[in-house]
Amino acid sequence: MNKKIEVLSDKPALVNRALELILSKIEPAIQQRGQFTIALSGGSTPKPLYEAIANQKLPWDKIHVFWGDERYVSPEHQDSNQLMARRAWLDKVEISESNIHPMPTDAAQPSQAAVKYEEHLQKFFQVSPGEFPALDVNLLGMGDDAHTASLFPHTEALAVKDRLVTVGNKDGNSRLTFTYPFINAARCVIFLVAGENKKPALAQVFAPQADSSTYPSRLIQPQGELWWLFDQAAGSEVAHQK
Ligand SMILES: O=C(O)[C@H](O)[C@@H](O)[C@H](O)[C@H](O)COP(=O)(O)O
Repeated sequence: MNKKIEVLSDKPALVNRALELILSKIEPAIQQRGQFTIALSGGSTPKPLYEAIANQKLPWDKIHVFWGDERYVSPEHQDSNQLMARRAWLDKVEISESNIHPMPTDAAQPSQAAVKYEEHLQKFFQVSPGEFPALDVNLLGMGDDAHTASLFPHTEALAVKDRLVTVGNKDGNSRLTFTYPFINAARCVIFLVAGENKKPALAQVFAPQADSSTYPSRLIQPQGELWWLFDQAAGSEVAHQK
């Protein structure tokens, strides 16, 4: 694992650095594999990043967008990660619907939707069950409880290691989420973390010893690149804990 930590002065600088990093991955991916694949995170931090990506002139026909987690609500619901990304980015660019791969939230049971998305991923990446395809970029945020994607502390999702997608749970509300082994298969994982309120969780995530079930972001140890991008408010102390 190649871990890099950068503390940017403020949130706009954090967004610009994340944009720069993502853009740097697009052309090489297309040259080597004919496409660029990215999984998005939800929450509030990445919204300005998605708005910035929408302003870029990119080969949209070669770019495929997935989600690393989703609230189990309709795509029109205000909490939908898909809705946020469409409004901030995807509705503003000439990208085909066939390049947009939202997590389905229309099955009677979230577990059925998890299987459906996993099968979609397996077909897209042409892998068999048990294989973990590599996304070019997996974007992640981190909650102030050290969750990432929808891998929340002390939940069953943390124990799922043989699937690509599983059911997360936040305060009794179902979510769909990539499993941590699938996230770790990515060529490049980028955490975007901003705000003073994330400091206590970050201290535990970067501590030499701490419980991963309590601080799930500790589980993210990809074979490829791991980037932690912070604003000053979140990351001022972490930089010394490398
Ligand atoms: O669906 C979600 O909410 C996200 O995927 C979640 O994991 C998010 O990244 C963190 O909760 C951080 O959220 P903020 O960026 O809003 O702090």
